[in-house]
Amino acid sequence: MPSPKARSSGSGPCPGGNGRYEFLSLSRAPAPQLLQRQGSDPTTARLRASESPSGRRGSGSSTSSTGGQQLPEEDCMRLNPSFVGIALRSLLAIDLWLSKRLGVCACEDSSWGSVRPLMKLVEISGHGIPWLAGAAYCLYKSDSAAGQEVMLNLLTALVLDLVLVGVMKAVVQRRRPAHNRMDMFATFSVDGYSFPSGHATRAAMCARFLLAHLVLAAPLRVLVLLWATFVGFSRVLLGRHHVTDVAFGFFMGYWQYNLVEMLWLSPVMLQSMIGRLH
Ligand SMILES: CC(C)=CCC/C(C)=C/CC/C(C)=C/COP(=O)(O)O
Repeated sequence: MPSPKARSSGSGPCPGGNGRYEFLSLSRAPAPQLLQRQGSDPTTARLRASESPSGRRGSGSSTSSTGGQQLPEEDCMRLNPSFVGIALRSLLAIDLWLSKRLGVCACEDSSWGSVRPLMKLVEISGHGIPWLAGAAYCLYKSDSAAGQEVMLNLLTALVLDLVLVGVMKAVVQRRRPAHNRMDMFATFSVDGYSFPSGHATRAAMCARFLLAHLVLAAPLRVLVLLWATFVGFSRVLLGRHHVTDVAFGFFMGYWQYNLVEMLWLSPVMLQSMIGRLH
C-alpha cells in the first residue's frame, strides 16, 4: 500500500502546514487511463458535461438532469459508488490528519515527547508477552479447578487474539503512520503493519474477560476500563497507529471475547482432552 505521502503527492488547493498533502487525494487529477475510460463512456461523458459550466447552462433543474432531460435510473445508480468512494476517502483523510495531530509523543522532541517513557510503560502493560506470561504463571500457581479453568481460557484467548490480529494485519497490510518510530519491544513481522491495533484488541478482550470472570470491587472495574481505553489511546499518542486502527481494534477485541465465550473450554472438555492424551 503506498504511503499517504506518495499517494497524494501532486497539487491541491489545501493551504497550510505539514498536513497539507493528506487531503490532496480528494481533489487530485484522475489518472490518464481513467480519463480515457471516462471519455469512451457515454454516461460519464454526459455527467461531465452536466458538471461543466457550459453543460449546466440551459439546465434549470437538479444536478441529475442534462439539458432539462432526466437521467435514466441506471445512470443514477452509477453515482452511488463514487459517493461511497468520496465518503471513504474523506474518512481516510480525516483519520490521517487526526492521527498525525494526536501523535504528540511520537518521538522525544514531539510536543509531548517528555511523557513518551510513560506511554511506553502503558504500551508494555498491553503487550502480548506480559499477558501470556502472567496467565501461564497464574495457571501454574492456581490450586482451584475454577481458577485453572479461567486461566487456561485466558491463555487460549490471548493466543487466539495473536493469530486473528496477525491474519488481519497480513491481509490488510496498512502501513504504520509515517511519524512512527519502529522501536517497539518484541514484535512479529506482521507488526510492521498497522491495522488493526493488536494492543487495542487485547485490551478490549482482556478487559471484558477480567470484568466477566474476576470478582472485582467497583473502583477496580473502573480501573480496568480506564486501562483498556488508555492503552488504545496511547497507541495514537505514540504515533504507532491511526485512529481507525485503534477504533477497529477495540471493536474486534470486543467481538473476540464473544468468540472466547462460545469456544469456552469447560472442565469436562478439559478432562476428556487430558484423558485422550493418556
Ligand atoms: C510466546 C510468544 C511467541 C509471544 C509473542 C508475543 C508477541 C511478540 C506479541 C506481539 C505483541 C505486539 C507487539 C503487538 C503489536 O501491537 P500493535 O498495537 O502495535 O498492533
